[in-house]
Amino acid sequence: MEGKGKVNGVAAMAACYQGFDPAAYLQYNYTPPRADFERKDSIVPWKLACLHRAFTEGDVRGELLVDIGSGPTLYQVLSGCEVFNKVLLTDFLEVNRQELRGWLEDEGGCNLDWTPYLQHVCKLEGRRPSAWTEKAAKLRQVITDIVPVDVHRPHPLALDALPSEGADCLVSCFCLESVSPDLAAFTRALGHIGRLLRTGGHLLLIGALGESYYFGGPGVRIPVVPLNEAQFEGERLHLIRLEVYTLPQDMRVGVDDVSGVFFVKAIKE
Ligand SMILES: C[S@@+](CC[C@H](N)C(=O)[O-])C[C@H]1O[C@@H](n2cnc3c(N)ncnc32)[C@H](O)[C@@H]1O
Ligand SMILES: O=[N+]([O-])c1ccc2c(c1)CN[C@@H](CO)C2
Repeated sequence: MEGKGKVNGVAAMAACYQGFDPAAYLQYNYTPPRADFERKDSIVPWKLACLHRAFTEGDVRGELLVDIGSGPTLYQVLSGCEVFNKVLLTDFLEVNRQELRGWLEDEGGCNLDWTPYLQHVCKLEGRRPSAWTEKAAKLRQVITDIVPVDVHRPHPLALDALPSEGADCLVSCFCLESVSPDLAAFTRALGHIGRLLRTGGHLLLIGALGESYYFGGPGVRIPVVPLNEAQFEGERLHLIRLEVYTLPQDMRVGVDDVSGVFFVKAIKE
């Protein structure tokens, strides 16, 4: 039986997200200075480098990559789309699934130009930046669907969303700690998504360290579970690598109180 506090906590988080504004969120976090491809110490290039290394160092392989809590962003699968021939994007909110569909259908109308991201990842791959159009086509080709997800459910996805053995790789960025009312719910949610992964599959997590809130839109203040680097033991999840980025002062732009970003690569034993 769910404790009363837990049910209210999860319901309260869902209520917070009703005001989430994809355009504002993209503006806050995915434009300079946090996404400045000319700056070595900008956050987004650091995240893209972590993901590029993780997907290309030879141990990550298979058919299906699932991104948990995609939001309105695509950066998290720009390297993975070259390794997997099926990519499933997921989010809790229809407004975010709609934002992603807007890009997928390539009819304009999405709130961020992903070209600099595509060009940057091509550069990481040793390709000419003009190959970004090929990468965009590749990504549009491998995205199989954009579906609802709720990490607080024991089965976060629809039962027919995955093959019976589970996904070969999961990526999830700034989701679990940003949607959970407390650390216990965070740990439960980590267990729920871990069960979506096949044995021997890899989990790539990016998230906020020391963050207690962020703005998901003008006046939309969303509480966050403040994490430190030691909180990633998940059932049957074996940590391969943890990397930490500490925000320089000018990356603190008033949209949250995040102090660091973690990257975790783990394997499900
Ligand atoms: C901080 S955003 C992260 C978006 C994106 N992954 C990124 O890296 O910027 C958190 C996302 O979690 C989604 N979300 C909210 N409640 C959720 C839940 N219960 N289960 C899964 N995702 C949820 C929100 O809709 C939002 O897109
Ligand atoms: O700097 N960034 O690239 C970046 C991207 C997304 C997010 C943050 C920072 C910090 N807040 C989280 C929500 O908890 C969302």
